[in-house]
Amino acid sequence: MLRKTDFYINGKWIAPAVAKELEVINPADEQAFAVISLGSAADVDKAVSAARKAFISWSITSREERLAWLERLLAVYETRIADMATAISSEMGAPIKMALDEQAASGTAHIKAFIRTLKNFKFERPLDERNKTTRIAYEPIGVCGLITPWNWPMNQVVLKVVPAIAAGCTVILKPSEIAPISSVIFAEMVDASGLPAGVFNLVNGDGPSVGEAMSRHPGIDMMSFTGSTRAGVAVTKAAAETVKRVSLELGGKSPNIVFADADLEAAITRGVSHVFNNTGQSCNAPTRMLVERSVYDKATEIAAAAAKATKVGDPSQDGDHMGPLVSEMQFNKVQGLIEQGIKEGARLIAGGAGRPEGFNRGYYVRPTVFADVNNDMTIAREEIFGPVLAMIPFDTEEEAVEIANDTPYGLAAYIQSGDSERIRRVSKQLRAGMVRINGASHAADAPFGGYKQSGIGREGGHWGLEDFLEVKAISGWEDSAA
Ligand SMILES: NC(=O)c1ccc[n+]([C@@H]2O[C@H](COP(=O)([O-])OP(=O)(O)OC[C@H]3O[C@@H](n4cnc5c(N)ncnc54)[C@H](O)[C@@H]3O)[C@@H](O)[C@H]2O)c1
Repeated sequence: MLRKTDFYINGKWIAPAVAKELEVINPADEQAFAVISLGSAADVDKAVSAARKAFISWSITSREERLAWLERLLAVYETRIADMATAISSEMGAPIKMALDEQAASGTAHIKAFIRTLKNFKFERPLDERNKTTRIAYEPIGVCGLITPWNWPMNQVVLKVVPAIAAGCTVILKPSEIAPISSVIFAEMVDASGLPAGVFNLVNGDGPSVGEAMSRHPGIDMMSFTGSTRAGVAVTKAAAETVKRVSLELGGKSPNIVFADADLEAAITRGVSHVFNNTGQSCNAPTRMLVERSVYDKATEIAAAAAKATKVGDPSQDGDHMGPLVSEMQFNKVQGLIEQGIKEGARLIAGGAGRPEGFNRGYYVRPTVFADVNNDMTIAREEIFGPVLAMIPFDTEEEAVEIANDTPYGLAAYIQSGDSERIRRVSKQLRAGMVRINGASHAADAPFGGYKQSGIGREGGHWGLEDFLEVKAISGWEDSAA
């Protein structure tokens, strides 16, 4: 059993103030494979005082010093990427190939993207052409509390830690207690990268204790949170007392609009496989597939066939199969929602409740597709966070846009069509932070985040760095030519 019970505070691995352990479960066999500690407010206090002290000197380091650190971190990350993939696969069930090529690799991609951003970011500039005696300066916000979920553990951690530190902030990371081992490895990497003590701190724990203590802490200037809308609201309320800056990346129920003029076979197959990727546990998964009625029947056939062809398997085995869900709680939630879909009258065309054939343990679920869903059904409204696709027919472009926008979320939206005029028109009407056309991928430097209840702020690239900066206007600046 792996023991990772210490926290990383002020450049050292130290025991928690009060011993309280938690077993980390491998969802593939339901067995504990590691132990961590659950921290308390006293550990948060220690981390905050280390981060406050470190902020004094880190906040005034040069861009070059911070770039040099990022390059060192990248080198360490690349040498330990296989360890990272194994940790992610064991803690949240991503198949090892996907854990390496997508989960762990997202860390490398984001570090590289922030190196590009930091090289070019203008931390200071004149107000405009007309007024050069007003100087605009972007300065680090201060001590940042970072809270991350289990579904894309390293993607989320790197999207916060790296821009915060690149901006000159100091941080306290609290990863998900369900998938904390990848973050312990990340802390080991930071330790090896030669960052001054106190700039990066790791405290493990759960939401109501460590997460809440961070959100309330007067010594923390900003909370950057990724997770459920429920917990995001709790963080925002707790942070309000001290008027912290709060950045939120929350849930989604993203529409994928398939018009009759799309390359149907490719569009539907791609849409289904995107929903099933990471066992449906992605905030931007295109879980509502809206299909133009003239091709709807054909689309349901293609989707059912794609779901039935999706293999489910042990994450430790090499291959392109789908792994289990992360936890028993998530398994029960997904089972309940599949049953709810059947009860509310949606037509099950692939998968369904229960484990796939041949599995009697592990949190494996069946790749599931519902047809004839209407947008008022629970499975069209709630984020399921499992491999469950809801197919909804539509008649006109206007109706498609209306259904797409009829959700409290606004994270991503997808359009499949061969008509570029239509694509431009529809993409502008969708109330979502990200629109992806005909399978285009989202660049690592592009802003990631949502409208409405999908969050506040953007991660990634220029926007991700700016999230950790305050803006200062200095009037009466004499030499403001550059
Ligand atoms: N928009 C995005 O960028 C994005 C990315 C990944 C995941 N997500 C969302 O994350 C959710 C799944 O992750 P999850 O189940 O780990 O979410 P969660 O909200 O249960 O937990 C996320 C994190 O918040 C902490 N937390 C829980 N309650 C808290 C509280 N009261 N105060 C402070 N912290 C608290 C948890 O310990 C964990 O570290 C989904 O809703 C998904 O859509 C969003």
